[in-house]
Amino acid sequence: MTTTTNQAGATTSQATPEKVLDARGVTMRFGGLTAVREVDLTVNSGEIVGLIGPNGAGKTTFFNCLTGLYVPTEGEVRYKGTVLPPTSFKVTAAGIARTFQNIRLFGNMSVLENVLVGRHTRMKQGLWSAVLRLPGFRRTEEEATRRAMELLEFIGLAHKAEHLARNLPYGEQRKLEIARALASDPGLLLLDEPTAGMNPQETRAVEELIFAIRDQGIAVLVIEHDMRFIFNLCDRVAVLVQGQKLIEGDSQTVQSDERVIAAYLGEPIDEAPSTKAPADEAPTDEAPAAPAKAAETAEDTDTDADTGSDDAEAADDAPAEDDDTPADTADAPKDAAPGKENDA
Ligand SMILES: Nc1ncnc2c1ncn2[C@@H]1O[C@H](COP(=O)(O)OP(=O)(O)OP(=O)(O)O)[C@@H](O)[C@H]1O
Repeated sequence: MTTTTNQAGATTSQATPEKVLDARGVTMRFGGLTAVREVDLTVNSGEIVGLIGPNGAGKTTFFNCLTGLYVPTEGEVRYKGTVLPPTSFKVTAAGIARTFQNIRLFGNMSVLENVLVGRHTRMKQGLWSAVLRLPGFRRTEEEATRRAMELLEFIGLAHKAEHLARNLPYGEQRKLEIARALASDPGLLLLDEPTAGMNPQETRAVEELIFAIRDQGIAVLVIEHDMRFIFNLCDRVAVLVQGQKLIEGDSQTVQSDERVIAAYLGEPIDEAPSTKAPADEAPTDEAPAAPAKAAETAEDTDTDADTGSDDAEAADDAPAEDDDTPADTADAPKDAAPGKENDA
């Protein structure tokens, strides 16, 4: 609680926002490569924070450090004041849920079952209780189903609860992933490129969904390349470039920062960038903020970072066709990590 006195001398009290996420000095090295270097980032209750940066900037690696998939080489991550345990299952149980850049649904399970999978961290019944279907287990199961249906209602897919996940259109599969993440009752939701491959209508729907999630008291940290989406959505945006945080601020501050534009155009950070370049690149009509165009340009031309990862992700991002792999075992980062890493 903070107390402030206004000019008229009246004293008012305001609830201090709680630090839901507090990452300090997070560094992740893979052999000689430092993918993330001394990154500090906080997310407060009630906030939607964006994490942007060119391909290969270290965004997903940073997410992996937050969610226990990687143990950071240096630094500390706290959730609501407590240092996070170093495994992803325990991180989820602590209150952080995430989605992945590439869809990881159980394609041959129903929509409802996929959400129920996300609920298992909150189900306390033991093995024998499940095998013998004791009354306690049945009650837990009914409660889980009720909550899963509530979530499907929330994302607008209750009417498809019995459909196979693989038969959903792409945009709905992405929403279903969000519902599955919400099933663990998180206090912080991490979304890794939630609108990748979506058309503008689907993107708009996800934007509305994220606002609704925030309104339910869940803080959100989101990685996205779609700048229009990010700057509309986020209270605060942090920019990663070559593993380091370049700038953090509100949308207006970030999108007008010349270093951000330069970074997206691939210019050296400390050289004075030309502000003319992005304007030249941007179509006049429906150009989003200048960095957005710059991002597209960077993606189109950036061969180093894109080669491999984008190809792999293009394949990965296809809707689940024959996905019998449990999501949790599929949680391994996209590249086999030679460095410190945890299984999901
Ligand atoms: N497991 C790993 N082993 C070795 N290097 C890795 C590993 N994971 C990521 N990297 C490297 O770390 C750097 C950051 O990658 P990361 O995927 O975090 O970037 P990103 O900002 O999420 O990129 P994109 O926007 O393309 O998804 C890249 O150079 C990448 O090749």
